[in-house]
Amino acid sequence: MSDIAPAPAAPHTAVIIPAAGRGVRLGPGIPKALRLLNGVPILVHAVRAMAAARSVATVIVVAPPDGAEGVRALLDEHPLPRPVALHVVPGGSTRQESVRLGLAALPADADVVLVHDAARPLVPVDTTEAVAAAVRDGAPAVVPALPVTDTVKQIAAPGPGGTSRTKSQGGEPVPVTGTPDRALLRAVQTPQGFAPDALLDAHRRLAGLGGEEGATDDAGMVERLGLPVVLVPGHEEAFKVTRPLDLVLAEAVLARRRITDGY
Ligand SMILES: Nc1ccn([C@@H]2O[C@H](COP(=O)(O)OP(=O)(O)OP(=O)(O)O)[C@@H](O)[C@H]2O)c(=O)n1
Ligand SMILES: C[C@](O)(CO)[C@H](O)COP(=O)(O)O
Repeated sequence: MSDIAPAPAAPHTAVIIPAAGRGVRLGPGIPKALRLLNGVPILVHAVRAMAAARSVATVIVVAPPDGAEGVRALLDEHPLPRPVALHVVPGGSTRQESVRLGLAALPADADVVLVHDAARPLVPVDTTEAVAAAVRDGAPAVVPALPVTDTVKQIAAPGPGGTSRTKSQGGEPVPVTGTPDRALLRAVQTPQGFAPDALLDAHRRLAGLGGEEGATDDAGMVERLGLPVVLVPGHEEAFKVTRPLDLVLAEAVLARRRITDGY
């Protein structure tokens, strides 16, 4: 009998990039992931950011439901910094559904799965690698996060027919019900990282929950299974392109990178 231990499997990080949203808060136009930043679609920046991380071997892009072929053609036109297996699948009507559809294409040998918003095109590679490393070190769910810089007020839940609790832009004055201690709050970003079984289980068990019951991020779903979720430092440049001013900021970050990094 041989006493040579089998070689450990090579690390295989697979990334799901939900990119099927319309970008309503950005205003009218083509879907947000296809809007240009420095002449390149937001989605391409996001795929390149993920492919830059050394352990990433697979990237699964979740395209608008009727746009998978177009997205595939678009990605084929843009070189990546490293070779990765690139899959494009059609998405769904909510972010949660889109991630679930992306999970169906997850390779069986992935030991870490990251979920990264296409709408966060400028996340630095160090943030991605820190998230993947923390999962590999044993955490079932890892989230990059930053301290909150505004004071946050709590308001009453809107009644039936009220504005979505996550996407309200304000309007009528609303009564305040409390002021949580800011030191205990964190604003979370992506990529969020998971042990594959934890994320698959969460999406299997919580599929179909929407509205007030739906989670706005994947770690929130894993939390509901009672599994621990840990935070690692996020990065200012991992901000989400949500409103028009975010496009201005993203262009400025890219311009500064061109000056300091020469690309
Ligand atoms: N049905 C959906 C909705 C959202 N997303 C993706 O989830 C990420 C984060 O969502 P968000 O910034 O809210 O994007 P949108 O839903 O497009 O924005 P909005 O709410 O302004 O329409 C984005 O990359 C978006 O493409 C998705 O894949 N499928
Ligand atoms: C996942 C996320 O980006 C973490 O901050 C965020 O929750 C997405 O929320 P959105 O309402 O889809 O913008």
